[in-house]
Amino acid sequence: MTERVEIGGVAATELAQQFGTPLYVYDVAQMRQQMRDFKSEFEARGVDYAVSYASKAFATVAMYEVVKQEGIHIDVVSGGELYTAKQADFPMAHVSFNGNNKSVDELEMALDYGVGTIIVDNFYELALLEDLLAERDQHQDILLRVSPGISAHTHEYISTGQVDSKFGFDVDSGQMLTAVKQALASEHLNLLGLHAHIGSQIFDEAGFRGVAERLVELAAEAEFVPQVLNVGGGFGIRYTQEDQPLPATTFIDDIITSIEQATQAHEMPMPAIWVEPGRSIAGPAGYNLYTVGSRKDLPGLRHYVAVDGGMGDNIRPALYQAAYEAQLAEPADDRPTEAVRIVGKYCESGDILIDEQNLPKLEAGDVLVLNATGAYGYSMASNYNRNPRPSVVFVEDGQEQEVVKRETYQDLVRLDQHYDLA
Ligand SMILES: Cc1ncc(COP(=O)(O)O)c(C=O)c1O
Ligand SMILES: N[C@@H](CCCC[NH3+])C(=O)O
Repeated sequence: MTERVEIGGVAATELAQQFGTPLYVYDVAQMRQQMRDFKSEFEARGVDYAVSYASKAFATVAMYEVVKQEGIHIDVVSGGELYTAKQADFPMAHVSFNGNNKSVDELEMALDYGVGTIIVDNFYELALLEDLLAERDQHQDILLRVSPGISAHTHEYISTGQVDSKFGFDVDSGQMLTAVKQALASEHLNLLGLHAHIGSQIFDEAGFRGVAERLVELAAEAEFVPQVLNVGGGFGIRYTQEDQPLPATTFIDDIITSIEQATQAHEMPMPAIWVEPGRSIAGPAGYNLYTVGSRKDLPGLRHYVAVDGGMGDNIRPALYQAAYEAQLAEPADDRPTEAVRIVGKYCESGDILIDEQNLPKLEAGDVLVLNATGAYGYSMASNYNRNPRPSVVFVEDGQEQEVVKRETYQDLVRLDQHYDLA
């Protein structure tokens, strides 16, 4: 017997009725729990730390408010994320700012807001930041992002730590050493330490151990005693039954042990360890709700079932061949099971949400729930085909609240202007 799907104590069908579909729903307690688990792992090991939620995974005012309540830090990668965090009155001292091409305006904004740490990616930014700080006679804590030469086993597009990457200072060519010297010599930059991020949706402990050890070695090579080593995020989550990730806290344990051992070997004091998890906090707690519409049956070949959303609200299958699993919101054990392809309503053949899954025979009007959609779904949504973006609902303790309203057709044309020059 399958059960009706409840999220945070509220039935998925009720949410679909109340707010319409497609709909993004988050189980807030689940996100809180993951944030607390990260913190307790560090606290149990008695090391200095910062857990900095990589908010690119899912950033809205309400999300920043929840993160603020849990007392963890955030990482932002744009003026837009920074502005949103400000609207949530997020403590700016607990914000770090990543990015490989921060604009002058974005850096000025970070300095105006008093962002705690800027994670400097390249020489252009190093010089620009130095100039801006000199003009203002201001000081700024920074980390230097290095490209550690570690390849993570994940999709090429979400792998970032390999040598041939656009992110961070290269090591082999001496760029990192030069950057460390330059930062240490600066009057306005306070170099706290090094940062690296090897990629996303990683299951393999070796990658995290590798990056942790490598950062200690690199600091030793640069003859620099870091106060902070930031090993990035990337902890893999379970999207389908085939995914068997270790709990993210196991990775944390490994990272701490690796840094302890490596610093001892180099006779270096233990630094604070910073991590930047995004997906592991927002991903498992998110659900996309859709209503089933049309179908196309190709005898002997395939059954296509279309829902009222698709690549506009979840681009990940089209972009990374990401796999998801769905469940029917209400039990339908009396129906026969069939293997179906779940597709969206967008004008693209690649608009596939699930390549193939066995589900009770779907009927128009059914509410279908896609699991583990909380990371990089809403945050990568688009208005392709001029479809309005769905609303976002938070559910906690049996209560629901819409925290982002559904876009309307009026919203779609809000910034459009009539062409007057003709
Ligand atoms: C610098 C940096 N930090 C943290 C993250 C978060 O990664 P994830 O969401 O996989 O934890 C990313 C994204 O891959 C990133 O580029
Ligand atoms: N957007 C990617 C991961 C983030 C990469 C950011 N460095 C995904 O959906 O998996």
